[in-house]
Amino acid sequence: MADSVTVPRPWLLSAEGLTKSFGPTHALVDADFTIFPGEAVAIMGPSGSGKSTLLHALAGIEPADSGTVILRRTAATGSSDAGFDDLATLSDAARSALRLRRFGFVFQHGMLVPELRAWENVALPLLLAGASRDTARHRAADELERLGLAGLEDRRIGQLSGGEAQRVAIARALAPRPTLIFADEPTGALDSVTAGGVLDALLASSTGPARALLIVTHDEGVAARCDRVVRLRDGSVEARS
Ligand SMILES: Nc1ncnc2c1ncn2[C@@H]1O[C@H](COP(=O)(O)OP(=O)(O)OP(=O)(O)O)[C@@H](O)[C@H]1O
Repeated sequence: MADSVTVPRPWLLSAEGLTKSFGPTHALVDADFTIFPGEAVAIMGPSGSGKSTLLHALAGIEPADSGTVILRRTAATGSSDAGFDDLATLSDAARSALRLRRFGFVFQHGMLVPELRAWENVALPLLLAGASRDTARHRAADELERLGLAGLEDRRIGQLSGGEAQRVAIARALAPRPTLIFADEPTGALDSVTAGGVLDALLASSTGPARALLIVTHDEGVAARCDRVVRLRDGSVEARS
């Protein structure tokens, strides 16, 4: 009988040996991280343990001092060639372009533009990526409808509840059809009932065969809804579960 062969599961993003210091503070110390398509992974750890620094390094917002972050190209993102992008070796401009195309971001306080309407906030990354105003408007309306916000497209952000505004932020992150969503305390500013609904929407829309979600959270309840938890302590990965 032939030996069975285990085929390794292809990861979406893999980082090794990430180290980052701010003066005397070692924010990341030899941290490894891998995320697979379809996964939601929670990053947990005490305040100051390096969670946001890890998110910023993985997303290329503020690169690590050393270590590698490799992102697999996927057909779903329109890449014509299979292969990998090494974030550390890209120029700032190439890294920004990759972020716009492949990553979506949801932060605790939404970071929406208050003067703009809901649909305009969602359309922004599409316009930045070169979409026409009509295309961006239609895509934005579709995303807002998917997130249960049909009819609120023309409201300005100040005319929305906290939960609705956070759904707009999720719609904005998803509109460019990214492969990886980074969320930093996405429900941290919401009451528990609203937070539950927003988390449901985030989990349902951010994972799929070619898409994954990374959530930085202090909330064990949020982490329990994810597929895996990565715990940081003093900048190092402590344990995976
Ligand atoms: N830009 C910066 N300049 C100086 N020190 C920084 C900077 N960013 C982070 N740090 C330090 O690096 C360490 C890790 O910070 P980080 O924000 O990653 O932690 P965290 O786990 O996300 O914390 P919290 O849960 O409080 O948000 C902390 O000691 C922090 O003070």
